[in-house]
Amino acid sequence: MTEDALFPVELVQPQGSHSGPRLVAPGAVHVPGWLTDEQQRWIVARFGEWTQGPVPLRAATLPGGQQMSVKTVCLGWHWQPYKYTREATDVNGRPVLDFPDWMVRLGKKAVSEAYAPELVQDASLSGLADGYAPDAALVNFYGDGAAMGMHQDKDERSSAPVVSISIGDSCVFRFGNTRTRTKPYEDVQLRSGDLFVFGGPSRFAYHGIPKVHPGTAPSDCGLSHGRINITMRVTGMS
Ligand SMILES: O=C(O)CCC(=O)C(=O)O
Ligand SMILES: [Fe+2]
Repeated sequence: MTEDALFPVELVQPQGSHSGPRLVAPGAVHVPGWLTDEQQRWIVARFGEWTQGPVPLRAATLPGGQQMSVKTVCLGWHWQPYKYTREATDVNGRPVLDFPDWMVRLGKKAVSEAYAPELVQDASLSGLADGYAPDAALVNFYGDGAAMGMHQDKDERSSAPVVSISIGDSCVFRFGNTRTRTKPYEDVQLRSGDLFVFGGPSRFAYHGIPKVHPGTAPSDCGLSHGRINITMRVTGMS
């Protein structure tokens, strides 16, 4: 038996531990381990600044009076159920922080890499990165027991892709279809550092977070407990 047969190349590379980008549905791409540990720690430090105000991290109140379990702070535009405003009129009336330039660059890089031609094989998607300029971010914090029900991101007046990055505890991201909040859907594990982009035919797909796994945040991500998720969007407003 030769050495090559004993130690085949496939076994040298860790199987599954660092899988590459995956097309979950047309226009929906999961890129595991997209952010470096250093980038994650840096973003967590920015999160600490954003929550200092002018608008605090808060759980939005839904029209029925129910409070969300996820807490949110926004950049660029303030999201409240179900609209975008420049001032946080449902919190303290203060203007939200500007959308940072580095996040515009990160969003563009995300779309360009998630929609690489060899992966999506759809020229209309691969072309979306050039002009991509997100102007709003919902920065969500999931503490113990927090979850998010199935919903569509449809308060934007643009069908540009949504870019989602995750830091801290891993979770189940339920990614469904554009017609109903029920099946068919796929449960995807989102871990610290992962990127998920949904646009094109998946832009208005229902999605949600049925479960966060407490205590699963890697020690070097900068967040000791809980989960941060940032979704960048193009509001189409001015
Ligand atoms: O936490 C996530 O990964 C998803 C968040 C989300 O869907 C939203 O903010 O609209
Ligand atoms: Fe969403």
